[in-house]
Amino acid sequence: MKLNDPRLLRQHAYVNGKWTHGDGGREEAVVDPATGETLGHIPWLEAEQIRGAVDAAEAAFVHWRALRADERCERLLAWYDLLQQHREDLATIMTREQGKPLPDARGEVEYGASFVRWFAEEGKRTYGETIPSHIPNAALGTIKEPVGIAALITPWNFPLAMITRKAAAALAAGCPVIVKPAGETPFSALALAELAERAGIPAGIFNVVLGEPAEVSEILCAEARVKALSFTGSTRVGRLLLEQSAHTVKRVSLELGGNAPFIVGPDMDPREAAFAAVAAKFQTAGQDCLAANRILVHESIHDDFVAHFASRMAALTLGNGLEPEVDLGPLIHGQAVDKASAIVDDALSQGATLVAGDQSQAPGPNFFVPTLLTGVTPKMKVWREENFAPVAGVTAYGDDDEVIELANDTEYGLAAYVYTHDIRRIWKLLRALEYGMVSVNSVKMTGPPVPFGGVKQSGLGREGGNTGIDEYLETKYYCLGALGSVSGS
Ligand SMILES: NC(=O)c1ccc[n+]([C@@H]2O[C@H](COP(=O)([O-])OP(=O)(O)OC[C@H]3O[C@@H](n4cnc5c(N)ncnc54)[C@H](O)[C@@H]3O)[C@@H](O)[C@H]2O)c1
Ligand SMILES: N[C@@H](CC=O)C(=O)O
Repeated sequence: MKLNDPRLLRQHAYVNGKWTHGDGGREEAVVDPATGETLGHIPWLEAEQIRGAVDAAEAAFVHWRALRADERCERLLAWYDLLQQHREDLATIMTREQGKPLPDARGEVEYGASFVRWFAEEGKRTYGETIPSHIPNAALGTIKEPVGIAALITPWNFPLAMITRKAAAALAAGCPVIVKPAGETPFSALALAELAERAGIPAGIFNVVLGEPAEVSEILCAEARVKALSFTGSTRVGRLLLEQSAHTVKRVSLELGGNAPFIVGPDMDPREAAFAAVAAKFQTAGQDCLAANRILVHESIHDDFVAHFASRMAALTLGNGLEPEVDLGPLIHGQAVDKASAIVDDALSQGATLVAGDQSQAPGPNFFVPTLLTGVTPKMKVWREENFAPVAGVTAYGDDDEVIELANDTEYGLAAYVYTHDIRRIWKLLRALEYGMVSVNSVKMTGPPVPFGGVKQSGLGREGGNTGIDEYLETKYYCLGALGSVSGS
């Protein structure tokens, strides 16, 4: 891989400030999903080495938590500057291992870096409280303390930002982190480690462990010294990790799957709404937890909407993300393509109509041609499952009550989109939708100031915003009694 700074491409784990081989000699190939080319290999660490990362984090915690908040802020800002400085290389690494188009990868580097800057500042505002005392001659209050070692387990679809949104919050709070990135996209995580080291983040504070996913997660969940687990990934694995963390009663944050409804009201311009829906569906080739999975269009504008959607979709270019003008890259691997095909076949077998999506036009084995289905019903997999592919399903509805029921008919509750200019309809939908995030007339909804997260089986807790750092802080209550001098109590 050609980089301006070749030292950003690391093929070792990073533990206690050292680049580390696997003691057992096991390794995994990292493959470019667009071409099938092997980009490099990463080692799988053995159980003792994972526990070694916990030892290192435990030792380093003592000094890191003792720093002043503004000292931690300085290191985080240095990390932020380095992310900006190396944006082009980080984007190249991401496009090669994940497949997303280079402009999107650059956007994710910006997005990921923005969390580092945000939490660098937030770390200086972890205020406690003074509590009016109900106990005679006592002063009551709270202070915030770092929870301890945080294990961060992350997915392949946003290989950099899903790490920084967690790690920057934890580091700013005074916690060391052990990151376990997805095996498909480890190089972005390792480049983050290289830059963290250059930014002066001490050994043992930012660790990246690599290995067999179930094995590594099991060790981290069973470790009593790991106090917090923050996971982003599928609901299936999230449930498993929640169960495994029960034994050590960890603080658990889960950012899981989504099955976003995209609701279009009868008052909308069908062209405007269709263009927005295409943008909300095809980012990262549909491999986005916020992807508009179920597009619910008022019956009065349904046909016009579908025509505009189809023509906008037809203008998207599918190809290798390194090439200019490409809008959609490949899916992450062959199983994702098989899953998408099965979802489309299931819909067609149950009466959906294929408006567009000729897979014989796919430019390679991991590519899936953008597909539009109409007549989608709640019985179909394309409705029930997060398809995580460029497959858009459209359903017509009759009135607001019906669309609310349809939109909430899922185990997921991450994000919902509403397109209408009718303020009464907006308010009704906003309140009735069982989602952690509702975006009205805007495809873009995320960013550092936002409390990102879902309800139902889309997760627990919120990342980002002014509460994101709380996932890594404990509240310690104090009662200072027998203070003869406290007046008024
Ligand atoms: N809510 C959010 O913020 C958010 C953001 C991005 C992705 N996601 C979700 O992530 C999913 C896609 O990512 P994915 O396919 O990498 O998810 P995944 O659950 O398969 O993997 C996520 C992480 O868990 C690890 N893992 C996989 N199997 C495991 C097991 N049996 N035990 C322990 N760890 C295991 C993986 O190696 C990876 O690091 C989608 O469902 C998407 O919606 C959610
Ligand atoms: N786009 C999401 C990631 C979901 O896959 C985000 O902004 O966090």
